[in-house]
Amino acid sequence: MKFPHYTQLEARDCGPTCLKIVARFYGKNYSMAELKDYCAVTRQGVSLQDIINGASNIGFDTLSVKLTLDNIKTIPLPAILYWRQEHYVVLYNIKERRGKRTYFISDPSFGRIPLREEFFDKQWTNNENAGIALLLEPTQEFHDKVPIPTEKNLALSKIGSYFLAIIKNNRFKSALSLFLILVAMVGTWLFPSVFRKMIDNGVMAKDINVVFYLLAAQFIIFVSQIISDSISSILLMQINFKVSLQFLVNYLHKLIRLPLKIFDNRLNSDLMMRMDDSDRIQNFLSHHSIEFLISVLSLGIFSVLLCSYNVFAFLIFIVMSIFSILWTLLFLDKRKLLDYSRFTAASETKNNIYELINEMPEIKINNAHENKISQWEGLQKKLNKINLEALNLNYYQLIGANFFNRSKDILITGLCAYFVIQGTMSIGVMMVVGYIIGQLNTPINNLINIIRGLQDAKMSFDRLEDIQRLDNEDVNRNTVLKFSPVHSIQLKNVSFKYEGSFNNNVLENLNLEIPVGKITAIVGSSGSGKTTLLKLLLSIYNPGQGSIYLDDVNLQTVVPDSWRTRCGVVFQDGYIYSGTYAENIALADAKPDMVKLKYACELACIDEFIESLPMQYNSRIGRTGANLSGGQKQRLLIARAIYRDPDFIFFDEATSSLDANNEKKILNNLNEFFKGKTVVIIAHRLSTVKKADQIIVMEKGSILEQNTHNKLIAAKGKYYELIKNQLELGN
Ligand SMILES: Nc1ncnc2c1ncn2[C@@H]1O[C@H](COP(=O)(O)OP(=O)(O)OP(=O)(O)O)[C@@H](O)[C@H]1O
Repeated sequence: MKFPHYTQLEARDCGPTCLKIVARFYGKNYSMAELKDYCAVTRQGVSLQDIINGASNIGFDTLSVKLTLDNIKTIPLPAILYWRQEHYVVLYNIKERRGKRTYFISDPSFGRIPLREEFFDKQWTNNENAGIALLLEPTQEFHDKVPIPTEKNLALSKIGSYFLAIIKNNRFKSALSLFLILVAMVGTWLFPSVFRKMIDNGVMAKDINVVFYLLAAQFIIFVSQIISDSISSILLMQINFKVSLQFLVNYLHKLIRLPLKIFDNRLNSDLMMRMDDSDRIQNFLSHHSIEFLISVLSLGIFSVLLCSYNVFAFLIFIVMSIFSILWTLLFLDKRKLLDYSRFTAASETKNNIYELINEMPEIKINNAHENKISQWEGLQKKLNKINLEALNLNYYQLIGANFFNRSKDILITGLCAYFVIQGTMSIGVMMVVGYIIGQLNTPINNLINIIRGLQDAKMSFDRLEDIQRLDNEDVNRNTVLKFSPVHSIQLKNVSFKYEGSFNNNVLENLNLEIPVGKITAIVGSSGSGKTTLLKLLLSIYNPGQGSIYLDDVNLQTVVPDSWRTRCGVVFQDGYIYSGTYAENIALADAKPDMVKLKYACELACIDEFIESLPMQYNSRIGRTGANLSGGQKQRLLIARAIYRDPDFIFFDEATSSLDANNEKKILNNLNEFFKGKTVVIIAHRLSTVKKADQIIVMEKGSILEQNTHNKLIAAKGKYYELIKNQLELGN
């Protein structure tokens, strides 16, 4: 049995893919989604500990060891190796011949490869004298555990059902295009017999009238073909655009419904590249599906015609075409690997260039341009190398297919010439056979392209399925909160850690009541978990242990949108879009309510600035707010939160960039606005927190103190320490 191999879908998937390979070797077919879940893949990829956790979850006993090259032959295989200190591969065999060892590895980013000892040593030990290996032994639990079923060929069957759905939703246009295509095809099919008659009954019989009538018939066929072809192309293009849009809209809807932790753990470019995948699938469906139909029909009809003119010519045609198709199939595995590598490399390159352009000021002030450009150059070279390999592969594929095609043409022409010389075939038939062979080349080439297109579409579909399979953030959440009043917010034994085995708990066993209708301030040193706590309160993350309750409803059961719609939030790194001021403040409204908008801007003290602009609220903000000062951005974000008029307000360092005057003015305005609302404010500045009804002091994820400003000052604890140097203490 060939050792199993799977290719990683994304740059950071090598660890779970190795696990998939080893599990498959022992007879279990786990989906990547399930394994990625078990390994908790993050943006940084997976650590060895994550793979160990994933392996234990599916029932392997594991042992990670540091070995010299001499010792590696003694370990049980397959084992996972830490490769070049940045990647994971599976070692599945070692063979020794004439004193030389060959190591067989299955590399998720490359395929199965045999490696000579020197090369293996360099890659594995990275020029040290030992490398790291993870040994895996299946336990009874592994044999008993049933993977979440992955349907075989799910992608293909789904591509098929998508195709049927497209036809169903565009019944009239599809039927009309099909009819017109058939009309054009009938013309092509009639052509050989008209042509033969013209040669044999017209030219050979020296009857110009017959030639004239048959030429006129050919002209009519030709014109009707052009008309049908053009109309069907326009119709198909219309269907194509519609489907393309639908595909992308569906994908964006899915992305928006995913939990935010998915975005923490994936490169943005990985997610954006999947839009190209979407394009590839719909292109395949709308172009190749019709092409397939036409090709099969043409192949069938021209084959019958060819057979009726000459069986030998038909046999040569069939044999050579089979060779040509087999030749194409030979390259499919390599194509697949190249496509995956291209996706990964292109995603990294895109991400790099996006950061380069987006973070230009940072690069300039740090004089980092040489380094950043050479980083990009390295990635682009890697991508070019893959693209070149793909081009070469296509070239070899094409040369082979052309070789069989041309040989077929020569053989059949020779055969026909022989029959004509023998007097068993007329010149007319010989020319018609030549014409039919020419016509048959097109469907054969089309079928070869379709095989390749199908492979591309399937790979793209797998990548999209990788996203579609993820649970939405509202899965298993049924409580809709929209209008029911909330009387208390309580945290009970809440602990939380970010995904990845190298991360420790950021929040540790928090017990806290956030009084409704009052102001709670959270202070604490940097990194103590304040923002994380806010994100848990907003249901952006779920507690790892313990729960947050809105009255007696567990927040984890609440449909997130129904909770967030009642919350106004200003984050430290709130985002300004490049639209107008009005669009930025009334983010969720297609038509902003100008009265509410002006009121929000007044409270946030940004009204004067906006009204001084030539287009006032309809003035455009430059790229992501780059032309605004830090304080203006914050005031805009505050206005956005006020515009929503929420019951619950969460501010994370929302006024940290404002000057003392502006801050005082805004805080006064906000005090009015806050009345009756539940407010949670994270701030370092005393001026922002001292009027709060309760102040929570956090340190290393725990609550150290909790009381009012005066009582905390009197207690002379951590709060006192934190603010002791602030000028206001004297006030
Ligand atoms: N997405 C993430 N993945 C992993 N770790 C994270 C993530 N976000 C934050 N952390 C870590 O969690 C810890 C708490 O971060 P948090 O932003 O909650 O602190 P904070 O108290 O708000 O700090 P500051 O006052 O500096 O804003 C930090 O050690 C940080 O490195």
